[in-house]
Amino acid sequence: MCMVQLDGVCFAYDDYPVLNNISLAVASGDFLVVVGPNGAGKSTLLKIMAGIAMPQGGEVRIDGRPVREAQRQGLIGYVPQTYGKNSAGFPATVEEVVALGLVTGSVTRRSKQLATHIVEHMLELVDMTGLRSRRIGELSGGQLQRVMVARALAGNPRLLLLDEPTSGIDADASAKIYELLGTLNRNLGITVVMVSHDIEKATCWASRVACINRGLCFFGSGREFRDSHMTVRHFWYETGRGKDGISPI
Ligand SMILES: Nc1ncnc2c1ncn2[C@@H]1O[C@H](COP(=O)(O)OP(=O)(O)OP(=O)(O)O)[C@@H](O)[C@H]1O
Repeated sequence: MCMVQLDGVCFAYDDYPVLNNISLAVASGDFLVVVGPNGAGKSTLLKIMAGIAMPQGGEVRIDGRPVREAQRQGLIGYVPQTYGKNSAGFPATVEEVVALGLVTGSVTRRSKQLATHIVEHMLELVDMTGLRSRRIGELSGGQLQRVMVARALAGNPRLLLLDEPTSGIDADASAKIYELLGTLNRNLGITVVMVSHDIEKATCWASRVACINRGLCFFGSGREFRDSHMTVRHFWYETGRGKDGISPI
């Protein structure tokens, strides 16, 4: 079963082309890591999968449906790159922020008691129960990321999209995020798509890896990526040809 299907996706900000003819399929239960140089279009690709940015060309289907329909049905959980930074001064507690995830998810009309139960469960899942009453501006980067994952999960999504969830946090906190995502993927069957610059660590958790540089440069298993890693890195960073969006394969 295909969870994410992109066919010939093209995207431009006004007249500035960013993504060119991207086609890929992510199976249900996959853990896809999206890597690529700065400005390659990774965040834009994630926004397209989330239904936040609409491509000018091509088609996006999530679990067999048009992306906007999947979004309305609460199938997609999205943790944006800048959310943590923007919310640093936000006067809300951990549990209030997690509960926000219920509004956009599929549990909107259920009882308050059930909502409380779901928030409890999400806090347990991300190991944040002890900090439930703390204001989110007073959390560490790693704790905040776990709260954002819990918020995205509160709507019971089948697809979890994360934009650099380990960016700016230390190695121990990053390891906790990876373990959490691994558990969600393996034990709960949630399909994970994660943008990351942490190529070495992130691709160890990946069942699939996509390299984006305006076009799709590589798509394969984590093992295939690690085997070809030096080739891809050479292409991007040593020849600089990747900047032009020319595919190495
Ligand atoms: N809202 C926007 N309006 C105009 N251009 C944008 C906008 N957002 C991104 N861009 C441009 O589109 C290109 C791709 O940006 P995007 O954020 O998708 O890349 P990225 O691979 O995620 O980069 P990074 O790894 O640095 O986060 C960049 O050149 C960026 O400057």
